[in-house]
Amino acid sequence: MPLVVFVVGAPGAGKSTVARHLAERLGCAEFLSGDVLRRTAEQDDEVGRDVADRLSRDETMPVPLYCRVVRREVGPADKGVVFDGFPRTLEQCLAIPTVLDAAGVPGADVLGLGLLVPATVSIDRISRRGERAEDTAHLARTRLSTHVRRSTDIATAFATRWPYVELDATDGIAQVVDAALAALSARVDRVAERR
Ligand SMILES: Nc1ncnc2c1ncn2[C@@H]1O[C@H](COP(=O)(O)OP(=O)(O)O)[C@@H](O)[C@H]1O
Repeated sequence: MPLVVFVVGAPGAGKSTVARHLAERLGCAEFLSGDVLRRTAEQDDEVGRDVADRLSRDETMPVPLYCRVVRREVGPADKGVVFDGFPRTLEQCLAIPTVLDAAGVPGADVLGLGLLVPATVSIDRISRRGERAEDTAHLARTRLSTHVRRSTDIATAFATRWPYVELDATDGIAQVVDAALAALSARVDRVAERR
């Protein structure tokens, strides 16, 4: 059964960095929401224009649109997928089964990985990243407060449905990735035992 991991956390918590390393170590597909959506926004078709419009207004993607992008862009998912930056809202969390369908792995085992960092670390990493137009300190604070407002509800909704692990993500990348792999393998063993 493929394993689908959803990496969530504050902006700058290290979601895409960790997701990329995890996908490599697990030998599975990755779906880095921010990267894929920015790439999609450059395409001159209906989906691309809709995504571009919402990105320019810093809007969360509605589930049907996100699923259309997943259907188009996710790689072969038979060995699983690591998603980052999804779910961002309670509605998106409840729609995870629809996202699994769109990724072509309807019955996959699901695991959530929450990366925890203090607000100061989040703001600091985003300002350092600085390569994207949206990486201004003001926008970072706005996004961080949106994240803080929503994260408890999302974590609760996730954890009542699927295994969900939270990790301290203030350490270096290698340590966070190792801790994530250890947490995931403990959960995978337990999922396997239940079968
Ligand atoms: N554990 C870490 N320690 C130090 N810097 C990190 C760590 N994880 C990510 N970073 C750096 O912080 C910035 C934001 O990481 P990113 O993965 O883009 O975060 P997110 O996807 O959560 O917004 C990047 O410059 C990245 O290289």
